[in-house]
Parts: sequence; structure tokens; C-alpha cells
Amino acid sequence: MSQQEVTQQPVWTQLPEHVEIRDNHHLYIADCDTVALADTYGTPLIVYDEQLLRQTIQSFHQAFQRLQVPYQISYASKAFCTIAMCQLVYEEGCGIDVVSGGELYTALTSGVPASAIHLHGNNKTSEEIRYAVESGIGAIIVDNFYELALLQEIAAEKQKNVNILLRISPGVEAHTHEYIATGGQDSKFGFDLASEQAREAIVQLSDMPNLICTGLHAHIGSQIFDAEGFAVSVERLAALYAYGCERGLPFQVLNVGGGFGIRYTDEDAPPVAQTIEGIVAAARAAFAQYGLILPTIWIEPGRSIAGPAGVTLYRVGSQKRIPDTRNYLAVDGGMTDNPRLALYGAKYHAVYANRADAPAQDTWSVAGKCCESGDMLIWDAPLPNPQPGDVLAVFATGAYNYSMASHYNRIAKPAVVFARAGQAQVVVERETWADLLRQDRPLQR
Ligand SMILES: Cc1ncc(COP(=O)(O)O)c(C=O)c1O
Ligand SMILES: N[C@@H](CCCC[NH3+])C(=O)O
Repeated sequence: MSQQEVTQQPVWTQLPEHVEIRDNHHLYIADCDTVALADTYGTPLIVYDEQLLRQTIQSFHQAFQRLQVPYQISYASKAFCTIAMCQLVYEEGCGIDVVSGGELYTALTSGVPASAIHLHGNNKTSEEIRYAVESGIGAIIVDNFYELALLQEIAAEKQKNVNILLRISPGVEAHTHEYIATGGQDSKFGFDLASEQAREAIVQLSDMPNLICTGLHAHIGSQIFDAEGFAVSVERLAALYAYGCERGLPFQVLNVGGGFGIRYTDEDAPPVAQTIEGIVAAARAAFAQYGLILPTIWIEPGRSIAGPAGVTLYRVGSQKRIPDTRNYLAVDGGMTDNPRLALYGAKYHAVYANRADAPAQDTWSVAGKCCESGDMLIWDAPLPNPQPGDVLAVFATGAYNYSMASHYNRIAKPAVVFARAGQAQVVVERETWADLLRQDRPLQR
């Protein structure tokens, strides 16, 4: 691309609203100079805008409160699960969805009461189920017949009653990347609605005295922009809900899952309030049709809470120009802290934090440092020509980045800070090489 073409910045290079460029040309997050953060804490560094995390959660609360419906918000901790994050979302009035013993352990260790935690998963181990039941978890979202029987057995053995929801696969294809569409009929998750598995689960519950089924759950995918999928899912679930009520189940909640999309590059996500209005309107209509009062509408946002608030800072190192082909710049992280391009072809927007208003001079593809050709963060980003030492800030990296980070090439995981009112606090320490060897044992000779 010629210089002429790229100096006119495309729309998607507009900065996210929560960051700003100050007179020193540096990028600021929550009144913190990101270049100073990179110098102080090293790179790669994931910086969360703490106030934005809180505001996003409050916008979900406000959307429901305006509609005056009973509701519950659980943060899907798979998006970013650490002690500080669990504390923050609980402080802001959310429960926590966990999907493994490790996430449950994190949430409990953070001080969140077990009653505010809900366990998901399509293959919970008996160890995880026991841990959840012993902790007094708020609810278990039961995925399949195997789990239903196992949970009843464990609950009976422990002489406990356990609140459950049934996870239903409603046969809805949300408009999203195929690898993260989870609600379609051909899915590993949930009781299939079309083939009557879901009704069969309700029937089986009559012989499971320790399981108190308080409602239904469906999650139709992730990074969804079109609320229509939620509406169809709700309509289908209402019919099953009516059947459960007829059979005397103490239903009171409808959990519509998470999946609310966010802006990564050029496409703005619909406002939260609009999506919630669509879901509630669909639920009101569907439940009225069956003469049922509106259940508590429960949502499980992950990406929409954690994603926009996170920015990853990298230090630029090597570069390579291939004449008439492509330019590469390489940073000190990559697919080990952000595998989303490699996995889903995800797109990101980036600027140099140390000269954030410099005009683009060319297109540069941002590569990581792993021994893997697919280790890319961005293809063909319009950027100023890089200089070693530049700090690259990649936006909207708060969800499914740190939580999906790996140790490939024995690369240690980055540090994470929460920034607020000009102060930053480390919420996850940077791993050391010694940390990487913690589980290694030498050969015994
Ligand atoms: C059951 C369930 N709930 C909630 C979520 C959170 O989704 P998102 O991060 O897209 O809001 C997921 C992940 O897609 C999920 O599988
Ligand atoms: N990991 C996915 C989302 C998974 C959703 C889990 N149900 C992503 O980064 O977009």
C-alpha cells in the first residue's frame, strides 16, 4: 500500500472511547501513561481499565432495571478469571459462572460466596461435582444425562439438595464464527431440544429427589451482534419451560447465556440495552403465550464485560520488508498471550502507545515471537513504520486472551494490571522462567 493511501486512516482506526492521547503523544488508559506502564511492569502487559469494567456491568444492571424485570447477571469467568476479577464483578452485583474446578477454586478463593457461583461444563468430573456440592454452590447447570445421574448420586451420598438448571441445545445458529457457535443442533453442549432429549431430562427428574430444577439454560454462541437468535432461543425454551411447570418443577429462571458482541475493529456492537430489550420483549411475549409469569431473566456475559476494557502492550523488536509482498514487525508476545487470530481469524486494532497519533505510513503485519508461522496478532495493519522499542497497544484484548494463554515455546505468561485514576495495581504477576519449571522433575538415575 502506498503512503498516499494509508495516511487517510480507515474508520476502524478510531480509538476506543476509554483511551486518550495526551500532549506527549502517548496513549493513556484511566489517566495512566501506557508507556510508563510498559517501562514499569515490562511487556507484554495486559492493562485493564477498572472503571470501564465496572461501568459495563452497571450498564447491564441499568438495562434490566429500566425494564423492571427480575434478572440476574453472572460473569462468565472463562473470559478472564483471576482473584481480582472475581472480586470486582461480585462487588458490582454479579454472580460468577465457572466451568471447571480451577475456575471454581479461583472464585471461592477470591471470597465470592459459593451461593453466587454456578458451575457449567459438558463433562464435569465427579471430583468437580463433589467440590461444587460440598462448597454449597448456587447452581449447577446440568449438560447431559450422564451428569444428571452422577449429580443425583453425589447429592444423595452427601445428603444435600442441589439447585440445577438444564442446559438446552435449542437449535439456534447465532451469527458468529462457526467455532464458537454453541447452540446449534449439532453441538456437544446441552440436551437436544428437537429430539425430545430435553423433555426426557425433565421426566427423569421426577426420580431424582436431590435435584431441585429451577429453570432452563441455553447459550447460543459468542460475539453475537444480532439479537434475533436470542429471541428464537427464548421462544423455544418457553415451550419447554411450560412443559416443566406442568410436570410440577419449581421453575423460576430462564438463563439465556452470554454471547453479547463487542467492537474489535470497524464494527460497533449494538448497545447492551438494545439487546436486553430484545431478549426481554421476546420472553414477555413467549411466556404470556403459555399463561406463565415472566421468569427471572439470567444472563452470563463474559466477553462484553472483560473484552473492551483490556489493552495489551508489547515491545516492538525485529522487522522485515518483503518487496511487493508484505511487511512484518514482531513483538515480544504473540499467540501465547493471544491465540485468537490463530484460532478464529480474529481481527484487532493497534497503535504505538509512544506515538499514538502518528499517521500510518504503510501496512504492517504484527507477528509474535513463537516458532509458528501462524503466530500472528494482526494482518496488514495501517501503522507508522516501526522503530525497535516502540510500544504496540492492541485494543479489546481483555477477554479470552490471558485466559487462553499458553506456555508454547516455554514463553512465560504476561503480567496483568488494573488501571484506575492514574494508578495501576498488579493483579497477576508476570511469570518467571522459574515458574515454568515448577512442575518439572529431573530424571531419577
Ligand atoms: C455457557 C456459556 N455462558 C456464557 C458464555 C460467555 O460468552 P461470552 O463471553 O460470549 O459472553 C459462554 C461462552 O461462550 C458459555 O459457553
Ligand atoms: N474463546 C472464544 C469464545 C469461547 C466462548 C466459550 N463458550 C473466543 O475467544 O472468542
